[in-house]
Amino acid sequence: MSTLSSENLILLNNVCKDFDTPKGKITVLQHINLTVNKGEKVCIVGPSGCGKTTILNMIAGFLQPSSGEVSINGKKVVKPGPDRTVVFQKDSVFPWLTVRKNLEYGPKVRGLPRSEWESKIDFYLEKVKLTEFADRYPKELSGGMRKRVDIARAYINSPEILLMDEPFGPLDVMTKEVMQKDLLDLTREENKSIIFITHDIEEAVFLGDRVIVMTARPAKIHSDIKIPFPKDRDPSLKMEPEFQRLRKQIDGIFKGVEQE
Ligand SMILES: Nc1ncnc2c1ncn2[C@@H]1O[C@H](COP(=O)(O)OP(=O)(O)OP(=O)(O)O)[C@@H](O)[C@H]1O
Repeated sequence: MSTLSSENLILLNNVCKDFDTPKGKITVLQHINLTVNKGEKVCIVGPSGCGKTTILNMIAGFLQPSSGEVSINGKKVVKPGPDRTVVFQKDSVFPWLTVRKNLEYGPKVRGLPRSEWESKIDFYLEKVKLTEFADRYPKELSGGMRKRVDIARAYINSPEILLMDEPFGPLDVMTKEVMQKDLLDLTREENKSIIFITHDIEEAVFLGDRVIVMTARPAKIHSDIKIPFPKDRDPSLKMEPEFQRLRKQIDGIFKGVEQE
Protein backbone atom coordinates (compact mmCIF):
# COMPACT_ATOMS: atom_id res chain seq x y z
CA MET A 1 0.00 0.00 0.00
CA SER A 2 1.33 3.46 -0.87
CA THR A 3 2.09 5.74 2.02
CA LEU A 4 1.18 9.42 1.97
CA SER A 5 3.62 12.21 2.74
CA SER A 6 3.86 15.88 1.80
CA GLU A 7 6.37 14.92 -0.89
CA ASN A 8 3.86 12.70 -2.72
CA LEU A 9 2.95 14.18 -6.05
CA ILE A 10 1.38 11.35 -8.02
CA LEU A 11 -0.55 8.61 -6.29
CA LEU A 12 -2.17 5.54 -7.85
CA ASN A 13 -4.29 3.91 -5.20
CA ASN A 14 -5.46 0.37 -5.92
CA VAL A 15 -5.99 1.18 -9.60
CA CYS A 16 -7.57 -1.44 -11.86
CA LYS A 17 -8.32 -0.98 -15.55
CA ASP A 18 -10.51 -3.09 -17.85
CA PHE A 19 -11.28 -2.47 -21.50
CA ASP A 20 -14.36 -3.62 -23.38
CA THR A 21 -13.26 -5.16 -26.65
CA PRO A 22 -15.24 -6.97 -29.43
CA LYS A 23 -13.99 -10.23 -27.84
CA GLY A 24 -15.21 -9.23 -24.39
CA LYS A 25 -13.77 -7.50 -21.36
CA ILE A 26 -9.99 -7.61 -20.85
CA THR A 27 -8.33 -6.77 -17.55
CA VAL A 28 -5.17 -4.79 -18.22
CA LEU A 29 -4.13 -3.50 -14.79
CA GLN A 30 -4.74 -5.07 -11.39
CA HIS A 31 -4.42 -3.27 -8.06
CA ILE A 32 -1.66 -0.85 -8.97
CA ASN A 33 -0.29 1.13 -6.02
CA LEU A 34 2.35 3.63 -6.97
CA THR A 35 3.65 6.84 -5.43
CA VAL A 36 5.89 9.32 -7.22
CA ASN A 37 7.45 12.13 -5.22
CA LYS A 38 8.15 15.67 -6.31
CA GLY A 39 11.26 15.81 -8.51
CA GLU A 40 11.46 12.02 -8.80
CA LYS A 41 12.17 10.22 -12.08
CA VAL A 42 10.43 6.88 -12.29
CA CYS A 43 11.07 4.57 -15.25
CA ILE A 44 8.59 1.82 -16.08
CA VAL A 45 9.57 -1.33 -17.96
CA GLY A 46 7.45 -4.39 -18.65
CA PRO A 47 6.41 -6.86 -21.33
CA SER A 48 4.85 -5.47 -24.49
CA GLY A 49 1.12 -4.85 -24.08
CA CYS A 50 1.15 -5.12 -20.27
CA GLY A 51 -0.42 -1.70 -19.74
CA LYS A 52 2.41 0.83 -19.37
CA THR A 53 0.83 3.38 -21.72
CA THR A 54 -2.51 2.83 -20.00
CA ILE A 55 -0.94 3.92 -16.69
CA LEU A 56 0.49 7.02 -18.37
CA ASN A 57 -2.86 7.82 -19.99
CA MET A 58 -4.63 7.63 -16.63
CA ILE A 59 -2.10 9.97 -14.99
CA ALA A 60 -2.45 12.29 -18.01
CA GLY A 61 -6.23 12.26 -17.50
CA PHE A 62 -6.98 10.79 -20.95
CA LEU A 63 -8.43 7.63 -19.35
CA GLN A 64 -10.21 6.90 -16.07
CA PRO A 65 -9.49 3.81 -13.91
CA SER A 66 -12.20 1.14 -13.76
CA SER A 67 -11.70 1.19 -9.99
CA GLY A 68 -9.28 2.82 -7.60
CA GLU A 69 -8.05 6.37 -7.92
CA VAL A 70 -5.29 8.43 -9.51
CA SER A 71 -4.49 11.69 -7.75
CA ILE A 72 -2.00 14.51 -8.16
CA ASN A 73 -1.15 16.78 -5.26
CA GLY A 74 -4.00 15.13 -3.38
CA LYS A 75 -6.61 15.89 -6.07
CA LYS A 76 -8.34 13.18 -8.07
CA VAL A 77 -7.37 13.25 -11.77
CA VAL A 78 -10.50 13.61 -13.88
CA LYS A 79 -9.11 15.25 -17.03
CA PRO A 80 -5.86 16.51 -18.61
CA GLY A 81 -4.34 19.65 -17.08
CA PRO A 82 -1.47 22.12 -17.57
CA ASP A 83 0.46 20.48 -14.70
CA ARG A 84 1.09 17.46 -16.98
CA THR A 85 2.58 17.13 -20.46
CA VAL A 86 2.90 13.93 -22.45
CA VAL A 87 5.82 13.31 -24.83
CA PHE A 88 5.12 10.43 -27.19
CA GLN A 89 7.45 8.15 -29.14
CA LYS A 90 6.46 9.80 -32.39
CA ASP A 91 7.36 13.47 -32.35
CA SER A 92 4.36 15.76 -32.47
CA VAL A 93 5.93 18.84 -34.03
CA PHE A 94 3.83 20.74 -36.56
CA PRO A 95 5.53 20.38 -39.96
CA TRP A 96 4.06 23.65 -41.27
CA LEU A 97 5.60 25.75 -38.48
CA THR A 98 9.22 26.73 -37.94
CA VAL A 99 10.99 25.54 -34.81
CA ARG A 100 10.35 28.88 -33.08
CA LYS A 101 6.67 28.90 -34.06
CA ASN A 102 6.34 25.32 -32.80
CA LEU A 103 7.59 26.48 -29.41
CA GLU A 104 5.28 29.51 -29.42
CA TYR A 105 2.23 27.46 -30.26
CA GLY A 106 1.42 26.14 -26.74
CA PRO A 107 1.55 29.45 -24.82
CA LYS A 108 -0.39 31.21 -27.62
CA VAL A 109 -3.15 28.59 -27.63
CA ARG A 110 -3.37 28.84 -23.85
CA GLY A 111 -3.84 32.60 -24.24
CA LEU A 112 -0.84 33.50 -22.07
CA PRO A 113 0.46 37.06 -22.45
CA ARG A 114 3.59 37.28 -24.64
CA SER A 115 5.57 38.80 -21.75
CA GLU A 116 5.15 35.53 -19.80
CA TRP A 117 6.73 33.26 -22.38
CA GLU A 118 8.69 35.24 -24.97
CA SER A 119 12.05 35.07 -23.18
CA LYS A 120 11.52 31.37 -22.43
CA ILE A 121 11.52 30.58 -26.16
CA ASP A 122 15.16 31.66 -26.62
CA PHE A 123 16.09 30.06 -23.29
CA TYR A 124 14.77 26.64 -24.29
CA LEU A 125 16.02 26.92 -27.87
CA GLU A 126 19.46 27.27 -26.37
CA LYS A 127 18.90 24.49 -23.84
CA VAL A 128 18.02 22.03 -26.59
CA LYS A 129 20.82 23.39 -28.82
CA LEU A 130 18.53 24.59 -31.59
CA THR A 131 19.14 28.35 -31.52
CA GLU A 132 20.70 28.25 -34.98
CA PHE A 133 17.75 26.27 -36.31
CA ALA A 134 14.99 28.48 -34.89
CA ASP A 135 13.75 29.53 -38.33
CA ARG A 136 14.00 26.13 -39.99
CA TYR A 137 11.07 23.81 -40.67
CA PRO A 138 10.89 20.30 -39.14
CA LYS A 139 11.56 18.63 -42.51
CA GLU A 140 15.00 20.29 -42.44
CA LEU A 141 15.86 18.67 -39.07
CA SER A 142 17.11 15.22 -38.06
CA GLY A 143 14.96 12.88 -35.95
CA GLY A 144 16.96 13.80 -32.83
CA MET A 145 16.52 17.51 -33.49
CA ARG A 146 12.77 17.11 -33.96
CA LYS A 147 12.65 15.22 -30.67
CA ARG A 148 14.45 18.16 -29.06
CA VAL A 149 11.78 20.51 -30.42
CA ASP A 150 9.19 18.19 -28.87
CA ILE A 151 10.89 18.30 -25.48
CA ALA A 152 11.37 22.08 -25.60
CA ARG A 153 7.66 22.41 -26.43
CA ALA A 154 6.84 20.34 -23.37
CA TYR A 155 9.08 22.55 -21.19
CA ILE A 156 7.68 25.87 -22.45
CA ASN A 157 4.39 24.92 -20.84
CA SER A 158 6.16 24.53 -17.46
CA PRO A 159 4.42 21.33 -16.41
CA GLU A 160 5.21 19.93 -12.98
CA ILE A 161 5.05 16.44 -14.43
CA LEU A 162 6.45 15.06 -17.69
CA LEU A 163 4.91 11.81 -18.90
CA MET A 164 7.19 10.26 -21.48
CA ASP A 165 6.19 7.23 -23.55
CA GLU A 166 9.34 5.77 -25.13
CA PRO A 167 10.34 9.23 -26.38
CA PHE A 168 13.80 8.15 -27.55
CA GLY A 169 12.69 4.79 -28.98
CA PRO A 170 13.24 5.67 -32.65
CA LEU A 171 16.60 7.42 -32.19
CA ASP A 172 20.02 5.97 -32.98
CA VAL A 173 22.27 5.00 -30.05
CA MET A 174 24.49 8.10 -30.13
CA THR A 175 21.60 10.57 -30.38
CA LYS A 176 19.74 8.70 -27.66
CA GLU A 177 22.70 9.06 -25.31
CA VAL A 178 22.91 12.82 -25.89
CA MET A 179 19.15 13.17 -25.40
CA GLN A 180 19.25 11.18 -22.14
CA LYS A 181 21.96 13.42 -20.73
CA ASP A 182 20.15 16.60 -21.86
CA LEU A 183 16.91 15.39 -20.30
CA LEU A 184 18.64 14.67 -16.98
CA ASP A 185 20.28 18.10 -16.97
CA LEU A 186 17.05 19.93 -17.81
CA THR A 187 14.92 18.08 -15.30
CA ARG A 188 17.51 18.40 -12.55
CA GLU A 189 17.63 22.17 -12.98
CA GLU A 190 13.84 22.45 -12.77
CA ASN A 191 13.19 19.59 -10.33
CA LYS A 192 10.47 18.07 -12.50
CA SER A 193 8.87 14.72 -11.89
CA ILE A 194 9.03 12.30 -14.76
CA ILE A 195 7.37 9.02 -15.53
CA PHE A 196 9.34 7.49 -18.36
CA ILE A 197 8.32 4.34 -20.21
CA THR A 198 11.03 2.46 -22.04
CA HIS A 199 11.92 -0.97 -23.39
CA ASP A 200 15.60 -0.18 -22.84
CA ILE A 201 16.74 -1.31 -19.38
CA GLU A 202 20.06 0.53 -19.64
CA GLU A 203 18.10 3.73 -20.34
CA ALA A 204 15.82 3.05 -17.36
CA VAL A 205 18.77 2.61 -14.96
CA PHE A 206 20.53 5.70 -16.36
CA LEU A 207 17.51 8.01 -16.10
CA GLY A 208 15.57 6.65 -13.15
CA ASP A 209 15.65 7.31 -9.44
CA ARG A 210 13.52 4.17 -9.41
CA VAL A 211 12.78 1.48 -11.97
CA ILE A 212 9.39 -0.23 -11.85
CA VAL A 213 9.07 -3.65 -13.49
CA MET A 214 5.52 -4.65 -14.45
CA THR A 215 4.29 -8.21 -14.90
CA ALA A 216 2.58 -9.41 -18.08
CA ARG A 217 -1.15 -8.66 -18.44
CA PRO A 218 -3.16 -8.41 -16.28
CA ALA A 219 -0.30 -6.33 -14.98
CA LYS A 220 0.79 -5.75 -11.43
CA ILE A 221 3.94 -4.08 -10.16
CA HIS A 222 6.50 -6.87 -9.82
CA SER A 223 9.45 -4.83 -8.49
CA ASP A 224 10.22 -1.26 -7.53
CA ILE A 225 14.01 -0.87 -7.55
CA LYS A 226 15.78 2.15 -6.12
CA ILE A 227 18.64 3.46 -8.27
CA PRO A 228 21.18 4.90 -5.87
CA PHE A 229 23.19 7.19 -8.21
CA PRO A 230 23.34 10.98 -7.79
CA LYS A 231 21.00 13.08 -9.97
CA ASP A 232 23.94 14.53 -11.91
CA ARG A 233 24.85 11.57 -14.13
CA ASP A 234 27.30 11.26 -16.98
CA PRO A 235 27.01 8.59 -19.70
CA SER A 236 30.35 7.15 -18.44
CA LEU A 237 28.29 5.89 -15.45
CA LYS A 238 27.03 3.12 -17.75
CA MET A 239 30.47 1.49 -17.61
CA GLU A 240 30.60 1.40 -13.78
CA PRO A 241 30.33 -2.05 -12.12
CA GLU A 242 27.41 -0.96 -9.89
CA PHE A 243 25.50 0.28 -12.94
CA GLN A 244 26.15 -2.98 -14.76
CA ARG A 245 25.07 -4.95 -11.69
CA LEU A 246 21.74 -3.11 -11.51
CA ARG A 247 21.17 -3.42 -15.25
CA LYS A 248 21.76 -7.19 -15.07
CA GLN A 249 19.53 -7.51 -11.99
CA ILE A 250 16.64 -5.72 -13.69
CA ASP A 251 17.25 -7.56 -16.96
CA GLY A 252 16.93 -10.85 -15.03
CA ILE A 253 13.66 -9.75 -13.39
CA PHE A 254 12.34 -8.57 -16.77
CA LYS A 255 13.15 -11.87 -18.51
CA GLY A 256 11.53 -13.70 -15.60
CA VAL A 257 8.24 -11.80 -15.85
CA GLU A 258 8.18 -12.26 -19.64
CA GLN A 259 8.34 -16.03 -19.16
CA GLU A 260 5.72 -16.22 -16.38
N1 LIG B 1 -8.77 1.84 -25.71
C1 LIG B 1 -8.52 0.54 -25.63
N2 LIG B 1 -9.47 -0.38 -25.90
C2 LIG B 1 -9.23 -1.69 -25.80
N3 LIG B 1 -8.03 -2.22 -25.48
C3 LIG B 1 -7.04 -1.36 -25.21
C4 LIG B 1 -7.22 0.05 -25.28
N4 LIG B 1 -6.04 0.65 -24.96
C5 LIG B 1 -5.16 -0.35 -24.70
N5 LIG B 1 -5.76 -1.55 -24.86
C6 LIG B 1 -5.15 -2.87 -24.64
O1 LIG B 1 -4.59 -2.83 -23.33
C7 LIG B 1 -3.36 -3.55 -23.31
C8 LIG B 1 -2.28 -2.64 -22.75
O2 LIG B 1 -1.98 -1.63 -23.71
P1 LIG B 1 -0.82 -0.57 -23.45
O3 LIG B 1 -0.67 0.22 -24.70
O4 LIG B 1 -1.10 0.16 -22.20
O5 LIG B 1 0.43 -1.52 -23.24
P2 LIG B 1 2.00 -1.18 -23.22
O6 LIG B 1 2.55 -1.93 -22.08
O7 LIG B 1 2.19 0.29 -23.26
O8 LIG B 1 2.46 -1.83 -24.60
P3 LIG B 1 3.79 -1.60 -25.50
O9 LIG B 1 4.95 -1.90 -24.61
O10 LIG B 1 3.65 -2.62 -26.58
O11 LIG B 1 3.75 -0.19 -25.99
C9 LIG B 1 -3.12 -4.04 -24.73
O12 LIG B 1 -3.56 -5.38 -24.82
C10 LIG B 1 -3.98 -3.14 -25.57
O13 LIG B 1 -4.40 -3.79 -26.73
